[in-house]
Amino acid sequence: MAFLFNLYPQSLVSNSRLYLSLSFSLSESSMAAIPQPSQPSPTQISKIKYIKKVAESPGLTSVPASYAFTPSPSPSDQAVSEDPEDSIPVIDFSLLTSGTPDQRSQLIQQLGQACKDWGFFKVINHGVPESLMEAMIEGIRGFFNLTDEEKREFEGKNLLDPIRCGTSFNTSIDKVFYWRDYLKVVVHPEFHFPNKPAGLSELSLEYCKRTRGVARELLKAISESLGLEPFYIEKVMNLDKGLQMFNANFYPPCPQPELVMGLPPHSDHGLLSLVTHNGIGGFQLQHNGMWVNVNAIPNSFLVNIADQLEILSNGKYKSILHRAVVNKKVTRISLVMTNGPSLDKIVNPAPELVNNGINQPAYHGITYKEYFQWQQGNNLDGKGILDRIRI
Ligand SMILES: O=C(O)CCC(=O)C(=O)O
Ligand SMILES: [Fe+2]
Repeated sequence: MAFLFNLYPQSLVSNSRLYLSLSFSLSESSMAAIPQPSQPSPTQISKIKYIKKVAESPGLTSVPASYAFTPSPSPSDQAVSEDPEDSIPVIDFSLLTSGTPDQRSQLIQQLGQACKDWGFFKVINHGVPESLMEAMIEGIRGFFNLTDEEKREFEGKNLLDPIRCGTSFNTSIDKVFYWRDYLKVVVHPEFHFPNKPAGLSELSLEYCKRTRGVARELLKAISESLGLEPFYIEKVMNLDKGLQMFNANFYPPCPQPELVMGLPPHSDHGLLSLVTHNGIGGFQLQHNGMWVNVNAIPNSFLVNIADQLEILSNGKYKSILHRAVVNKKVTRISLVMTNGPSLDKIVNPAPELVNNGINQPAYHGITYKEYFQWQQGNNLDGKGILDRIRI
């Protein structure tokens, strides 16, 4: 695996060649249209301050120009639903694992409906101890509280480096910076983690294992909800070698939150993302053309369908757009666990959902590795990357 991670950027070249030689029916013109990833150079990274540092500047009363979206993010982006979030589907995970067969099949139906209607649901009774979730949030707060010099040790240089810490999204190409710092770590198939602050890596190992278990169980149920056998996704996506990534976001208070973005609208690159946060609102998802504020029920996971599941389900389940907004008063921390196929997997629409004489494949096949590099190496821009492989 270390070998794999050291291959970039040569891997991009060889991978593209593999891509063409296997000719997953992507035309050259659509290939050419896909922007290639940009790697931040070490000098570019070190010129840009962590947002935590910017936010802590004494007497900061306005947003520095490099963070201000002018005019503020587009008006259509502003429509926030008045609807309470009560209508967001809630999935009782314990019924999947220890309910009666009737309860389980009812829940699978509910889950299928949630995936179709929202692409998003809250999961309760998931079995990950609340104390572990809270300790992870506090541990991550500790990580972002390390000195800049300590954090810079974990900056990473390439998109496939197992540990990457930084600010905004991709500072080599972001025209305006996002009001967030991040830590992104590959935790499966090999576990990596920063060795500071002391004890966090051990805690994280446990957290990653537990959340992976929840994700796999949900993916089993999602397979069934698509009319596939329970282990379909697990097998086809080679989840034993699946790429699980731990992403932590740190959004400090901002004097003019209406002028900045924490994270712009985007969908996630994997199959399924599990999100939790420190109880501070700021996560918004798109539903029926409006932004819906999502404040977690304590001790629950917010789960969203991500791009590889949209491809695999041939668009039956869509990845959802979501974004993060910031506030004036308190730091918001979120933990996002992305669960994806193995990096070498070519993800295609499931033939079982295509070859029924009615549907045509709606997406070109693509390796997850290539998809991941495109998504992480370009502007985070809605569903731009997925749109490129739509047929
Ligand atoms: O901060 C959040 O709640 C969302 C973060 C997110 O969408 C991501 O890291 O992909
Ligand atoms: Fe996301």
